[in-house]
Amino acid sequence: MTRELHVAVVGATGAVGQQMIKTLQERNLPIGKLTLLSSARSAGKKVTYNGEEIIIQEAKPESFEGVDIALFSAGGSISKALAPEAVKRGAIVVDNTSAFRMDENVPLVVPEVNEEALKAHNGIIANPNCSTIQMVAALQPLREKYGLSKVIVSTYQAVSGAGAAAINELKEQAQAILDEKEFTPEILPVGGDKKHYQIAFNAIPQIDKFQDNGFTFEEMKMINETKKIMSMPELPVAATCVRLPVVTGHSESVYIEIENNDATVADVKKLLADAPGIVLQDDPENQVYPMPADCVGKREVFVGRIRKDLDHENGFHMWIVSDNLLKGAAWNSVQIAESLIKLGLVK
Ligand SMILES: NC(=O)C1=CN([C@@H]2O[C@H](COP(=O)(O)OP(=O)(O)OC[C@H]3O[C@@H](n4cnc5c(N)ncnc54)[C@H](OP(=O)(O)O)[C@@H]3O)[C@@H](O)[C@H]2O)C=CC1
Ligand SMILES: N[C@@H](CC(=O)OP(=O)(O)O)C(=O)O
Repeated sequence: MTRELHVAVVGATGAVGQQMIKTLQERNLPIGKLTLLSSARSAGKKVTYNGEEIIIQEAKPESFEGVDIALFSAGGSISKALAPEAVKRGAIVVDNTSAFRMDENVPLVVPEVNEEALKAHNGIIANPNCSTIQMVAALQPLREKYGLSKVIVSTYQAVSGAGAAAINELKEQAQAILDEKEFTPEILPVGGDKKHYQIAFNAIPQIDKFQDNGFTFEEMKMINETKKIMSMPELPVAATCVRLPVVTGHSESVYIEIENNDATVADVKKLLADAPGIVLQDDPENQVYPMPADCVGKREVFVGRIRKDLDHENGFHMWIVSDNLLKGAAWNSVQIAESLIKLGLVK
């Protein structure tokens, strides 16, 4: 029998942290004690978990004494400072930030794709970027059966990916525009070190800072993390990441080329319909396809609009949607914790 675990959530008051607490409550992890951590700003606030009141504490190195699993989502600098402190005290860290993702000693895990990689962990496990997780979860069954030779993705990302402040900004701007009032954009785009732009009734083709190669950091995360998770360093991947005025649910238009040229649209649909964690919603005749408003609060990755390319016989197009706070963050992290327990990796 598994003993009861001491789990900590760092960033417990944030958009992701709140979903982590909700997901932990919904799942059946053997949690004996839950410690909720934030900055000093939120210390003292109370959260009800399984009918019990838990007082949020300021995250400090000592907070991790006796913790078995620590789920981090308080930003990269907090992870860099506190994750090693948690590991030093015996905890396994599942980190939602980009701080350690490309470190070769840190497994970057989507359980449907590379659960086995957990066995090589050294205390820290990285949860991938939200847009990357939902894409690779859908591509893995295709890669396994048909081989994968190219990926081109354009994203349509929700503001909740940029945290609670961005959700407020969208709502306030939308109201101000409807009321014909002035407003000053302050949050989006993330990485907008020179300017911020209106997000309500708009689309912003920048998520995170521009890199020297013209891609943004979000785009480079999708490119590099996809190659690492799928163990395909040579796979050609290109990404364009765009922020939309949607509160929750990232959408993606994905073009892939597979190695096998016998696969039909019906084969691809059947494969995805049977794949773990994937829901096929693809019935153009009846206008059935995934949309972010329908995926909020759900853990699965939804796939539809599957078409064969008109020019390339190995090319397929598809539309992938998922709740960015769940499969893209909180649920994937909790799923990693469940895998760690299942594989006997929690001492
Ligand atoms: N897998 C992925 O793709 C995703 C990863 N993330 C990662 O998770 C992080 C949090 O995202 P999100 O929840 O959306 O952000 P929010 O802005 O909504 O929440 C930030 C959280 O971090 C806490 N925090 C801030 N400063 C500190 C500090 N000095 N010490 C301890 N806690 C602190 C905040 O606590 P307080 O209430 O006290 O301010 C709050 O709980 C992101 O920065 C990103 O790195 C986020 C989304 C998706
Ligand atoms: N960048 C994502 C969310 C996020 O925090 O991603 P990352 O953990 O890769 O920085 C978004 O804005 O939708």
